[in-house]
Amino acid sequence: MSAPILYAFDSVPQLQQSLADFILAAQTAAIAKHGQFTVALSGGSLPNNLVPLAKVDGIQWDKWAVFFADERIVPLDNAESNYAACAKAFLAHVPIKPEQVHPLNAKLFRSWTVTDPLVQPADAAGSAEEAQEIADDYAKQIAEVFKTTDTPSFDLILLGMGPDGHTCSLFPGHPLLDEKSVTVAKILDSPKPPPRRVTLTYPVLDKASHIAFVATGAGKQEMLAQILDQPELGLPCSRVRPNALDITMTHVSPPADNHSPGNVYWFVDKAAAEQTKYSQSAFEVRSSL
Ligand SMILES: O=C(O)[C@H](O)[C@@H](O)[C@H](O)[C@H](O)COP(=O)(O)O
Repeated sequence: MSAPILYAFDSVPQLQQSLADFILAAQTAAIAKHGQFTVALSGGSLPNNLVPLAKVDGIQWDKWAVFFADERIVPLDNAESNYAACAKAFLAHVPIKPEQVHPLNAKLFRSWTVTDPLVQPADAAGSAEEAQEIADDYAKQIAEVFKTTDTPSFDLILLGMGPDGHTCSLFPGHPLLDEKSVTVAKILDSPKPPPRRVTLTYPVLDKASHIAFVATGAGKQEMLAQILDQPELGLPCSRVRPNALDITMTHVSPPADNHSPGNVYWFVDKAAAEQTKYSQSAFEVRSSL
């Protein structure tokens, strides 16, 4: 198990460009290894940080299989949908076929008439069953692409960090932090609205080849410091610790001894990095290994 690598950028555009380079490198390594690039995307501010991806040379869009690290149970064209946000940010602007992108199965939604997810009660009749069905179906979609019902090993999972230290829809103190038996879980009481969601679980996060967190802005300072400097607090972001030893990103400037290279990466801007004492690494990736 390796310690996270922290990259802090002077500006958000610089972060976005480097993130795009990192994704390209992860893609190239994955395709060289197994002919495909499996990636899971988050919501929140992450999709906007992926806008430059659409213009990166060398991306083999036909080899991508795109999933969502967590998703809100709302119609796919709803403003709250992570799928919709990612489509708007880049998926709709690149040559990727609809069958390569895996949203929640819209056919399983029975609440299409509810237009505002924020007014939908978490315990609405049938909602737990519906959410379970959607989560199970999502696990099935993942299993079909990975050709196994075992825990899938994504090439890259892109995550955000909430103000309470949550990531995916894994919230502090929530029983889902201990979920080990399923790859995709439902959550009906997300403290961040909307309440009904599905999320990848820790076994999946911990089996990914690479995890990249993205966090920007002064509002993230305190929480980033807690997560990186005090992992013993056990906040959800700190608990993401993949065991894979397959390091495909090479660091030109190695981090301090106690922060050996690993496969959890943090892409943050200066403002977010203001309070953490964690040592920063110089960003550079090589696409061939
Ligand atoms: O759909 C979601 O709500 C997310 O996937 C969630 O885990 C998000 O990544 C964090 O809440 C950070 O969100 P921000 O980047 O907007 O702060």
